[in-house]
Amino acid sequence: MVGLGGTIAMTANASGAVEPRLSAQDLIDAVPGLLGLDVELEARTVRNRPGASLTFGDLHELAEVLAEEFAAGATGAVVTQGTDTIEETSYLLGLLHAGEQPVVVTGAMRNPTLAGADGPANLLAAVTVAASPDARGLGCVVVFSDEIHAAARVRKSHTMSTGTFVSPDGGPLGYLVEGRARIINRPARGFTLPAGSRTGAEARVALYTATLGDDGGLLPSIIDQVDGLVIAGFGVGHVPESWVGHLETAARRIPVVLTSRTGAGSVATRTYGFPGSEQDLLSRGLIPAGFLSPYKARVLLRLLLSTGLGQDELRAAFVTAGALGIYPMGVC
Ligand SMILES: NC(=O)C[C@H](N)C(=O)O
Repeated sequence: MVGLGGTIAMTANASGAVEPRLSAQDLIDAVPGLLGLDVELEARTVRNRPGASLTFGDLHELAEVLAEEFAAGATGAVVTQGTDTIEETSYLLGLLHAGEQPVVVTGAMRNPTLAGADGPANLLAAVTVAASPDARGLGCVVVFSDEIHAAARVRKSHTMSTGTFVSPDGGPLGYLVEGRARIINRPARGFTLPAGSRTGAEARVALYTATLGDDGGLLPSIIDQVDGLVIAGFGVGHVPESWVGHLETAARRIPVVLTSRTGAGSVATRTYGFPGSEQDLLSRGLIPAGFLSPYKARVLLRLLLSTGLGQDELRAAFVTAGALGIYPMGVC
């Protein structure tokens, strides 16, 4: 069980400011129910930060820690962290872990000093799932409010609700029922980084969202500074007509990935043909992200660029990843 910080580990300091202060062992000690599980738990505090301040470097280091633990015989892992970035970090951890052992990410919306703090129940549920034989082969999952979500689908949907994590495309994989993990939906394993891939190079990837009346004037300066670009378009992947030339020019030099800002559904339908429509943009070289959210598409693009993959491999990776493991490849 690895702690990275977040609200689940936050208490007030001497001046009253709430910040991450508890170690991974403190979190375990606060859940007597863990003693009742037939699980040998080892605690490691790798970072103690708010979710917003985690970096790709932190997550790559964590992935190495997990790989070492799995090589040493761990049968599952739990990561506790800030909920703000769980939809991105869990996805990255899943892309980096092709093994059978479940990696379970959890956190809390109410810190341990508040009435009805949800951290202890989430931690107990996360350990239960990580130790469950039924969770083997699921890759990385997010366990929150007794729901089990695939990292590729899960989104943070509410600023405060303890039920903030949802899977709008495909629903949860399962639930905690009377202390046991019940998997009701077992998708095909999504994209994972091929074994032996090197992820050394730094890549800068921007995410730019379409908004009403934006003439695209900022795009050229952004495009100049990045190795890859993710566009969160309107609806099924539309942008204003004035953006089309900028995006076409960009797609000749760098990968430009098309996603939707709506929060659910796929971009790669072939319904519309007007300038700036999804069909128009794809014909000009943009790469469809299928059902991947803009945030997850950015994580994937950054990772693929850091491995030095070519355009064709990169497109193929988005086809597999964008299907979320549940839709036949090529449909989305
Ligand atoms: N609920 C949370 O964990 C939010 C928190 N501020 C974070 O570290 O992301």
